[in-house]
Amino acid sequence: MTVLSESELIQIRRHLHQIPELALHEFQTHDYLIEEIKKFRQDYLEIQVPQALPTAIMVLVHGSNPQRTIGYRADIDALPVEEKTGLQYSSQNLGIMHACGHDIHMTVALGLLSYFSEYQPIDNLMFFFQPAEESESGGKKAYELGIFSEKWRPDEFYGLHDNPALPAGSIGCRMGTLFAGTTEVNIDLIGKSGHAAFPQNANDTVVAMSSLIMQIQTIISRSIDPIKSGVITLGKVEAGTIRNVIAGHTRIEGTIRGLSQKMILEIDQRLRDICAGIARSYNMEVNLDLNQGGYWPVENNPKLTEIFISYMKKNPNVEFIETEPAMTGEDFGYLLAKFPGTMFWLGVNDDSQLHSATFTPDESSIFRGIEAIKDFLNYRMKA
Ligand SMILES: CC(=O)N[C@@H](CCC[C@H](N)C(=O)O)C(=O)O
Repeated sequence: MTVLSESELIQIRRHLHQIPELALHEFQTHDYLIEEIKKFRQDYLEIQVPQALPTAIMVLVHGSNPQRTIGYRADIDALPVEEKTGLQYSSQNLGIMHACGHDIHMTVALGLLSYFSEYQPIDNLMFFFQPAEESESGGKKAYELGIFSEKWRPDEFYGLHDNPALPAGSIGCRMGTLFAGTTEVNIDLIGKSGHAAFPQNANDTVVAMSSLIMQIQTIISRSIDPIKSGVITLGKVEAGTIRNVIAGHTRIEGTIRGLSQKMILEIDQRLRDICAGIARSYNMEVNLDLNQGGYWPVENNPKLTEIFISYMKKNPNVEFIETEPAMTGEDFGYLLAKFPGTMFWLGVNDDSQLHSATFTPDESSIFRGIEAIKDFLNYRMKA
């Protein structure tokens, strides 16, 4: 086996695209990744599957003269989105899609691994194929299980996310905060159901919900410093069963984003206050569940990120773009709070946004991404 070619990489990406799986259920993906990794030259490789996180894969590439272990993370889960790209290699798993480009992330990681399994690195390289980025905080779970210990402990950690707003194959990054921290929000309103004709005998959670949503949407505009900003999106609402029965239960699911932990906590507190107010004024139970999990702001390490950015800027084969912070969330933020490192963007040039049913990243970004990262890792290992 040699290093994966561009067409082999595209084949791999298309296969992964067809088998998207949700957080912590990435079994088919896991088996396929193992199958591909086993095709590489095994002389320097050691593979480990943590028992308690069975869809994760860790691969250590033993270096020739290791001074450190460099970690590289790729997330492997997909989203509950019904694909509408019309591509021949569309998702075969109904209602699930790689709409956030984790198929690209995995393919780039496999490309790097195939290269370093042939050309032994100087330092150790630890590849972490991580389940559950979109929900369930796979990164935090992995850390708490202690899987990054002893030889699996990265001295520095890198990871990328694809970005449709950047040219294909370009690398984007910034000093400081790259991504927001997020909190998952679940709200259950519990009133009393009843006949549509007799509201006086019921307690309508749909009416309370409408008021609650409007009040929540004043948090960003009225309660926080506009220069610092944040986002609250309530993406899912479920209420009632039929038009002529008053809904006794309504559930709202959403997400809060802020560029600092302080901002996240401020928004969380306002949300608690508003829910308490709604409970009182509508005389019903409002149960609020806030869960940040591992979605801490992604804070790039100053020293390593300066090295990363200055290398990418001077590499003539790389189009480097200094980016603004983004309100996307990432549980790599949790891992970067434990290990120094850098998260960066890989441009995939697409009109569709991340998480959209028509998301179609440009596949030429895969090969260019691998080249840029491979060159950086080789450079870093000589430093
Ligand atoms: C890059 C990206 O799109 N990440 C997700 C992370 C999910 C965070 C968490 N489940 C939440 O919704 O708060 C994102 O939606 O930004």
